[in-house]
Amino acid sequence: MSNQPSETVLTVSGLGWKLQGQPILSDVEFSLAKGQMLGVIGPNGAGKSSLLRCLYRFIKPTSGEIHLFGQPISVLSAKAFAKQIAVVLQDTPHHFEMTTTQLVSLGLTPHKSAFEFTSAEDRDVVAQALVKVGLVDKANQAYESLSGGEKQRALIARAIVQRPQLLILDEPTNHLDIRYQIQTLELLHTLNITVITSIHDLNLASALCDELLLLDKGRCLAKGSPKAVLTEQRIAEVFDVCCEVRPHPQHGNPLISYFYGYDPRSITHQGIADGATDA
Ligand SMILES: Nc1ncnc2c1ncn2[C@@H]1O[C@H](COP(=O)(O)OP(=O)(O)OP(=O)(O)O)[C@@H](O)[C@H]1O
Repeated sequence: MSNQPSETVLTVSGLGWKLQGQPILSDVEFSLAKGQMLGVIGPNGAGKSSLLRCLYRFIKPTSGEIHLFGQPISVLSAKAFAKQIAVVLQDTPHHFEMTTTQLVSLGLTPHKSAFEFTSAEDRDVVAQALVKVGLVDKANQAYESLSGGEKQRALIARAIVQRPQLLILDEPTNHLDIRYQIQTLELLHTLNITVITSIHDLNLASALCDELLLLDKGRCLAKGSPKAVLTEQRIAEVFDVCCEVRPHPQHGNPLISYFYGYDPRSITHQGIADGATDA
């Protein structure tokens, strides 16, 4: 194994975004190493989507810097940006007329000049992406007729075809059943590209992300391994729930069990305080 430090893909420093004078993001700082998968977690309204929107240039931060391979993203042309960053969102425009293959082929666009024909190699890249996401049998089906999970995988295939240096996903597992949630995150892992994704399910994030960034009220409260970030006390404070954290029997990362009917403010760092009974 190499001891070389990993190349830094993304650096975010002092990032802030205000809306009508109200801070939505404040002083967010982190960096992302090549090949890492970073999960952005936090309660509703914490600023996860806003952070990602800054990264894919949908919104302009009020302060701070975002660098991709040492270059400010603000200086990249739209085409250079699309060659390096792919985005998978839930609310995608409707693609009524397209087959799955045509939708996935859109990922080729940043690498093509105007009026350039699709080559045999391009078709091969698209076919391989469909294999990776398990959609070969849906290749000629209308994209709009795919199930929610299949659509999500088609959008990921489009991003694979785009060959990005960084893949940004906003809640890719929302609306997916548990099988597709696990499959989608496992697939992202096997792609061997740098990924930043917002995610609500803390147990999935714990199992499948290399690092987690915890946002609350627009501020970064913690960043590090799932074990470092997902402590009982922090989950209680940020999400206002009562829980127990143990190592997962398979992978050893935190496995969170939630308790019902307890006030999280009644827990101590030893566990649930008054009212708790031993099994
Ligand atoms: N365009 C906007 N106009 C008004 N308020 C906005 C806008 N964009 C974001 N906000 C506010 O900023 C805060 C953060 O929103 P954001 O969508 O980033 O949170 P989130 O962590 O992704 O939430 P969720 O988990 O509910 O998806 C919220 O209070 C939201 O209402």
